[in-house]
Amino acid sequence: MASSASIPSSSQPEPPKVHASILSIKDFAESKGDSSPIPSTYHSISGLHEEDDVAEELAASIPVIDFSHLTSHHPQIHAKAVHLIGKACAEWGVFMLTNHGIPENLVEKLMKKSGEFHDLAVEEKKEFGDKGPFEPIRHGTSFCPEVEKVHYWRDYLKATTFPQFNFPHKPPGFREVAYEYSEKIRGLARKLLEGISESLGLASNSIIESTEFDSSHQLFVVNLYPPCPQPHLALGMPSHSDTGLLTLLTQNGIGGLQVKHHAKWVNVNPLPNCLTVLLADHLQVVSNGRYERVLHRAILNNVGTRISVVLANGPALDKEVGPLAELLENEKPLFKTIKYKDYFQFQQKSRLDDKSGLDQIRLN
Ligand SMILES: O=C(O)CCC(=O)C(=O)O
Ligand SMILES: [Fe+2]
Repeated sequence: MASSASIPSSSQPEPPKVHASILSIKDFAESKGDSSPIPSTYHSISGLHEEDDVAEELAASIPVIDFSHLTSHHPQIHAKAVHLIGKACAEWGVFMLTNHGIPENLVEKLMKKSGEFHDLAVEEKKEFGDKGPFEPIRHGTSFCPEVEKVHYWRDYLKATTFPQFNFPHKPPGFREVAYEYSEKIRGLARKLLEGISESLGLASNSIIESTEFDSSHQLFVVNLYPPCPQPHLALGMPSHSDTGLLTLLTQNGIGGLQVKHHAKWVNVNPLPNCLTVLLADHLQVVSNGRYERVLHRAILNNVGTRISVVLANGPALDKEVGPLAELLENEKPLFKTIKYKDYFQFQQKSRLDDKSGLDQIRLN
């Protein structure tokens, strides 16, 4: 059994250069117009420079998993899907999910309502102003402006949608659509975790039980990235990984997500009506490093508003999570065990970068 850990409170000393007046980058961008230079506080430290090689040729190699094969009662079809999901997790940490059963018109409604939410006047969203990681509904801009050295060109809505469903009551109809979508995504995530457990040679319920997935934490994030007059100077979100187990993402047809693969950035160009699945930190933890979280970021454009709806499915907040006991019968733990709540809080209050909480719980 791995030892239990706590994450020391973050010590990130440099004073942030907060552009305090910006409560919504969407409103700011609209007020300034298409051609005015962006504030220097949005100039990304890493920028999009030479180390940020984009491997165009790899975009078409991102694995595709047919969900209907994973749920097939035909043993050979199921076994092949399990093999492919294991390969996708081991080689990429990201895959596109087709035939997932979420109706196209539900996703269309979700995108429409997501846009309407961000279109509400700042005054109308004030009640949701981000007051910390455990507030059930949070609206804000950038990632965590209080601790950042640079800010990010995005506005967000974050809501905890499981085990309790929390969501804004405006615009009308958004909450209902979000409820239906979040339930469906949880069902998909559960099935995917079963397949992933099997791909590790374990019982299908192994990850679900060890993370108490049936009372797990689900974070529903609606990102909006307005067109940016200088898209190469800023980022929508910098390189990071997500805290949970599996993140399922959909977008409004405008690209911007990139994943890091063998030190190169690869554009994610989703197939029609597919979901993008990203492996998050806790999948690396439970699999004891067999499957690694994927670093990803959101880049910007100067043409159209991008919306992404991102559902991060984690373990239960109160669950102490470490490498799966079955795996430790034959190998040493690579990570300490930590309560998911502590890990989540650490990430949400930190600067977003490649290091993440994993480095805090890694065992040598
Ligand atoms: O907008 C995207 O494509 C990425 C968003 C993301 O990584 C996140 O919300 O954690
Ligand atoms: Fe992310």
